[in-house]
Amino acid sequence: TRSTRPQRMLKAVQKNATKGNPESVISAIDYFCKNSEWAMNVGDEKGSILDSVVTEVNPSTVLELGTYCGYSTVRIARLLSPGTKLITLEFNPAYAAVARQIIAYAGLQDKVTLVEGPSSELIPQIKERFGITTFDFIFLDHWKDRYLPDIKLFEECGLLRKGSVLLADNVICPGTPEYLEYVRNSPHYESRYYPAHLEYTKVEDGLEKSVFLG
Ligand SMILES: O=C(NCCCCc1cc2ccncc2s1)c1cc(-c2ccc(F)cc2)cc(O)c1O
Ligand SMILES: [Mg+2]
Repeated sequence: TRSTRPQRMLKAVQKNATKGNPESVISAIDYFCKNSEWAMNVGDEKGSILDSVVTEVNPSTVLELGTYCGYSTVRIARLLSPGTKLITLEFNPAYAAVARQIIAYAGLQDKVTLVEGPSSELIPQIKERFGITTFDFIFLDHWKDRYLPDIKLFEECGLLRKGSVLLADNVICPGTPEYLEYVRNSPHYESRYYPAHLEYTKVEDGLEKSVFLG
């Protein structure tokens, strides 16, 4: 049967990247998406903004919602201090299977815990399953209508501390209007918009960075 787009992306990584070299994996995926098939990775333009925020926060505890093929997982994990790990949640088993192989190809498997399942179920389990008290950095890149309910879940589960940084992809396209309204009007968050474009296109999109104030 015909291969899937994630499987073709993995083949492009195995063909064009160097094993153990995260930068070459990132470049191979961006090349594939610009020259072969568009795919919903955060991409190079928004990826550079992601890099700068991760570098600025230098987090000890990291959560990513929405692994897809592991592109942003690799971008984040390659910047983490030695001994720091990130937890990434993926709902789709086929995506997770490809992501595991791409993360391993980059040599970052020891810095990543990939968990399969819906965020609504997994978020309340995080404290006990992973011994995490609060997250320093959270990257939201999953179902756009789950951003708002899940940020409220983080608050209810006590997973945020004063200074926790949340970075949300696609706040313009496909768009997360309720989430934006909430973080921009809540007295508990300080929010800032980083304008960019939808990955590999000229369509307007951007990232919203929100700092929890407690
Ligand atoms: O849907 C997107 N991303 C989420 C995929 C949903 C996977 C999930 C992960 C998970 C984990 C835990 N719980 C529940 C879930 S659900 C997405 C879509 C576009 C896009 C933009 C314009 C288009 F014309 C067509 C697509 C661009 C993007 O950057 C995206 O991130
Ligand atoms: Mg996205």
